[in-house]
Amino acid sequence: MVAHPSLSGVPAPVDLPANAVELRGLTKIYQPTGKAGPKHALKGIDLAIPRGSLFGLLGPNGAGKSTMINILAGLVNKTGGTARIWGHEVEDDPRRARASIGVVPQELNMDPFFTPREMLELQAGLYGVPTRERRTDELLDAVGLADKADAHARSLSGGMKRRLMVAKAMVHTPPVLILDEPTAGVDVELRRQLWDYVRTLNRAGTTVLLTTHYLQEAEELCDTIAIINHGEMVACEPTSTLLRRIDNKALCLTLDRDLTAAPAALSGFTVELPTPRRLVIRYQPSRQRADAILNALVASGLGIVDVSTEESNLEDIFLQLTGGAHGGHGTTHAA
Ligand SMILES: Nc1ncnc2c1ncn2[C@@H]1O[C@H](COP(=O)(O)OP(=O)(O)OP(=O)(O)O)[C@@H](O)[C@H]1O
Repeated sequence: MVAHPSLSGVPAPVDLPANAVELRGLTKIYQPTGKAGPKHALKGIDLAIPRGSLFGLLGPNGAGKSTMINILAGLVNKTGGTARIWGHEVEDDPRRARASIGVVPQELNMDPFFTPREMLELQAGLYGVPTRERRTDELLDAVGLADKADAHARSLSGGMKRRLMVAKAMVHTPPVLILDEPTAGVDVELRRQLWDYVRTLNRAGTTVLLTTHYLQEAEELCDTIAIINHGEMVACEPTSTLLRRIDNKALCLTLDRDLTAAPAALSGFTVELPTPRRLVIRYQPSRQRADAILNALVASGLGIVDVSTEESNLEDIFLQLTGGAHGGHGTTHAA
């Protein structure tokens, strides 16, 4: 297990930053290319990611997530504002800023002829980790690749490669780990394994920032979620607060007969009739009660054979906050 020494039960030195990542007025304008004009990818982002957090960054395609991560990783120059990692500004103190993060990129880029052990050793060398301080075997063990330590990378499955990328990002024991869409294309079982490891790292003190299109996972995994759209912050709240913000549920009914139109008794509600015997009624639980809907239907003479409800999830909130500009991945729920 990878523990950040100052956060694993040992009293923290007083000078540890309260925020692992802090952005103030972060702006990025890409210069015009060809016929395309300048692109305002980040429009003054303010964001504070508390030390120890497991933080989710969500946004539709082109929202500016990769730009933000690439600025933190030192791969893209910002146009304005400040970006601090572990208290170190990325352009004023790039060496310390880069030493403070590990980045797992979207793309799986690895030499197929290297073994996992060689890859981690090489990466540790690039970060100047002295041989005696390297944790190659510990890291391989932590990501479940101890038995593949000396196999060629080309013989690893996609999920194994992804886990190797996480180990590679951790060779210098950074206090902040950034995962850019780490589960894209990874099957459900391997995704679970990866998330388990990310949770373990987080419990041991590593602050984790991840971007994902799998909104249910962000809901399940992250304590705080920020949503960006068109380079602007749309929301940044504890996951539970964000979930409470949407006051929307659906009552799904199976009826005892076919209908051709929504019943007049439900004129005050948004009603769908996906099949002649199935009614979906959307309502706001804070203002309306399910029994009022059911009673109105029964009073109109309709028989109800079965009832279920659908809760709102992050997808709904996301669609609401970004005005439906979602990129189209992930799940869709009806509520
Ligand atoms: N090198 C570049 N030159 C010009 N425009 C760019 C460049 N990189 C990104 N952009 C533009 O900046 C905007 C933000 O892109 P970015 O890749 O940060 O979004 P994203 O949220 O990561 O999207 P995705 O989920 O698709 O990865 C987009 O409109 C994109 O086309």
